[in-house]
Amino acid sequence: MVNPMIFLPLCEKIAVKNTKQKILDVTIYYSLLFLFSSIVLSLSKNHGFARFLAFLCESWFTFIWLLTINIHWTPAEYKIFPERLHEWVQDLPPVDIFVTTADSDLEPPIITFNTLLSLLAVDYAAHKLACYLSDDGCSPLTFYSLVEASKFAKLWVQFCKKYNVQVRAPFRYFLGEFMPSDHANSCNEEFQWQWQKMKNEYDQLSRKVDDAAQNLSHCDLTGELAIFSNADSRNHSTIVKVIWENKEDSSDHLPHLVYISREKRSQHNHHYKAGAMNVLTRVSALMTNAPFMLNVDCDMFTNNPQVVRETICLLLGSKRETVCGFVQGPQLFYDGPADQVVISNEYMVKGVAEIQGPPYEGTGCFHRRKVIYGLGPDEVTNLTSEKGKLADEHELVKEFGACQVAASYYEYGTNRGKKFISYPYPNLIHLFQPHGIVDSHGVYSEFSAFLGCAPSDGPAAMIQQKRWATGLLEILFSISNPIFSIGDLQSRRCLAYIWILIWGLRSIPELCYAILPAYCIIYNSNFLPYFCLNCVPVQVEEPGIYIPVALFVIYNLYTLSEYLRLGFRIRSWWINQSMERITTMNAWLFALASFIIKFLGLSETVFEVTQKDQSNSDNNDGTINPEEFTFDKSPVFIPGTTILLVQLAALATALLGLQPEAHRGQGSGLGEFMCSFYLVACFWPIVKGLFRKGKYGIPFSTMCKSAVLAFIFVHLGRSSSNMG
Ligand SMILES: O=c1ccn([C@@H]2O[C@H](COP(=O)(O)OP(=O)(O)O[C@H]3O[C@H](CO)[C@@H](O)[C@H](O)[C@H]3O)[C@@H](O)[C@H]2O)c(=O)[nH]1
Ligand SMILES: [Mn+2]
Repeated sequence: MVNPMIFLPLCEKIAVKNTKQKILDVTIYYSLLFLFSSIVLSLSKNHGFARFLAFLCESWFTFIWLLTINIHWTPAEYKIFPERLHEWVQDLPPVDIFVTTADSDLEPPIITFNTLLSLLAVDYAAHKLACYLSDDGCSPLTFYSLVEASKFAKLWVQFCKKYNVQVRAPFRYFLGEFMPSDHANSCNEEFQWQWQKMKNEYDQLSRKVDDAAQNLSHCDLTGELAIFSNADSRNHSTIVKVIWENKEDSSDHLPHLVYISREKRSQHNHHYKAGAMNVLTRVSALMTNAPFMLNVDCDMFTNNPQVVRETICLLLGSKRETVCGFVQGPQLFYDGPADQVVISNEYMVKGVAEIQGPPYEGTGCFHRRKVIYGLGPDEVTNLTSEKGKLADEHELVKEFGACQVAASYYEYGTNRGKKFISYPYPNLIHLFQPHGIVDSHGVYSEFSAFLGCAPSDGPAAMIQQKRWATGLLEILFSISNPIFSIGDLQSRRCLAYIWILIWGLRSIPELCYAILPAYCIIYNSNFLPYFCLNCVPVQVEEPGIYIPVALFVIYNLYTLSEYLRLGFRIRSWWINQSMERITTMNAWLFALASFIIKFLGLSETVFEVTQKDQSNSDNNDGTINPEEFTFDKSPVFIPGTTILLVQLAALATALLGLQPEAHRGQGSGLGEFMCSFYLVACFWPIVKGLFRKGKYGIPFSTMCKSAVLAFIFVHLGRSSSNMG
């Protein structure tokens, strides 16, 4: 590499101005402080339990808001200059690409090979790339599909490069939106002919794979597939097959393509995706050993053919080149709501740029290999001389064959995962900051675009959110908690991590706060500063009421105005508000429960793979639309349904005049009613679920369980009030 001083930089970080946002952030923060201090003052006036609980919750919300401000505070963005790349490096650096799949039923091979096709076709010297597919499902269908797809890939890659196709995952390219008539080359007759030819080839490939999916399970596995004949996906030896080797070392051919199904034995924990990533790291070290690695989930095709070139700019060309350990692309979803993309970009991506970058998110991430080996990005690459530090990692991989390094016993008796020389275990999610790379700062890249398949229904979305939040809690209560890295990590970055890690914990205060208005109405007490609703005010209004009202108004107007500023509609803002409440009180609560169960040693947490649907038509989009929110029998919907029933019971109690006599004349006021109404509005998808049938309706069993819980709650409230 050349001296960065001589050439113009490959990328630049530019601060983004955000004065207005800062003012609003601080206003909200002070309103929160006022709110809970006004409650502290009123505590002495004997408002009792409800106000005390409200005080605890509000302190927690203030803390969360502080963490949020920390992320918002100093946004920055990157500009890259890929056109300068040739000045920096004569030869582009090699990159090993890892794709993971785990189950050919939940993750149809069509999706997996589309991801691979999009990666094989990126605009980068093909002989510098190697694609590795890890198949934890040990599925002959996945293998067969990959072999077939590699034949198609030869035509596809040529076609994409020749006509500069933008979306290089064929299943997306051949959707209606990319008809040849829309294409820049549309007048070109040869292009039209080629387009039709490619489409026919692709249809044929899809048909072949569909047929195989029907037949493979019934027929004997012969030829290349024989190796799968007795393989049980949970108990089998390693399979490593080089599907295509770029022997000529030529940029015109396809990159290397390798299939790996690592050994699985029932007595050895395979550590899900983290385990797969470690095997991929070792096998690739033996075969191609590229200094950079990209990992992508099977459902995350790239929609940017320049992705590798552009990311290399970020890895090589920042002023802090020596400390950039990885570049994380934001996780986006095709057919997903566009607002989520822009909002995440606006806050998370820009927000963390000034505070040592993002955490590793488990997909769409480029790493320096040595960072995974536990070396700092600026440490010398002479790995073999790093004996003590590396537990001889590199020596070992050289000595063993690829099959040995993919064996299930390979890591036994080592510190891997504990010592962070690899992807750490136990790990349901992969957000991490290994001690080995403490000072390796990452860069969030808007340029690395990988689009995944969003969970297409309510239950799948809840399972995914639950897994994420459980995994985050596992990190929070483990030695990989970034708090232990304070000193190496900037304190602001640690705070940003904490904001993410405590997702699961947020369910409890939010749940309590949601119960409070209903409790107060049923019990005829109050948790907000008093505002009299009845015609006969027993007591003077407390001026304090204006604080929560102002807070509510400012917060909502602020978030809404951000949506409008970024070009979204009020509706999309409201959908997000509503989904946030539903996710926190349902999925995150279950995440907390499953973490506690694991913590007590009662059961292990498992990685529940998300079902991927191939959305092939425009109307079947993967978006979670709360209007059409779907449910299943899973207990994850019980908390939400219970809270809703409790609110409805509370409102009914008030409207029917069944509230008990208020304690010292201080009953529930307008504040409590508004809160209860607001919650019902947020839970509108569940309200609709109560009256609908089939997958759009809440199952009868869930309703019964929730009704029992709600009844117990209401009854307890009433009887305690009667006693009072
Ligand atoms: O035993 C396993 C289980 C899963 N996977 C792979 O892990 C990836 C992610 O699984 P998925 O079910 O798609 O989870 P998502 O919730 O969609 O994934 C998000 O959340 C995960 C953490 O929970 C991250 O690892 C992913 O990168 C991130 O996209 C997929 O490629 C799977 O094939 C394996 O390789 N082996
Ligand atoms: Mn996924």
